[in-house]
Amino acid sequence: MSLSSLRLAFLRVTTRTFTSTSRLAMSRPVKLTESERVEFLPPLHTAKWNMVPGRDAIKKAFLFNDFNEAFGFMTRVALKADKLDHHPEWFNVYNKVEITLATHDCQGLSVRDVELAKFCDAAFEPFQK
Ligand SMILES: C[C@H](O)[C@H](O)[C@H]1CNC2=NC(N)=NC(=O)C2=N1
Repeated sequence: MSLSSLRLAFLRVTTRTFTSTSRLAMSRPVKLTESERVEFLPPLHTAKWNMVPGRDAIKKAFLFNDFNEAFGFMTRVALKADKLDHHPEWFNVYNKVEITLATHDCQGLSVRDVELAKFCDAAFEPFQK
């Protein structure tokens, strides 16, 4: 298991264990290392998460049948974001949701963005025909 996968696994355990009890237990996020970028970003790019020009951030557009579906998806992502204490920048018009992910605490991409991006894709799965 690589160091970066370990960090991602550690993040999962710490968020699950401590989110509801103590924010102090959450380590301060750091920017992805070069090797983590090589490991984590290509699969996200394949899944249509693109780099935001001029920013260390990723962005993806999600399209739904109607507002009800879009808001259902947003609700799931919002609850996850609250648990992770990691929040998306997003924009919704009717059936379209645009999500930008970056970590403000380190002004760039961290493992939390990778985690939330994967969650968004999993939450979107049931809406895909
Ligand atoms: C105080 C609070 O834990 C921080 O401000 C959290 C909240 N949500 C966040 N969300 C994102 N996207 N980046 C952060 O750095 C961040 N920090």
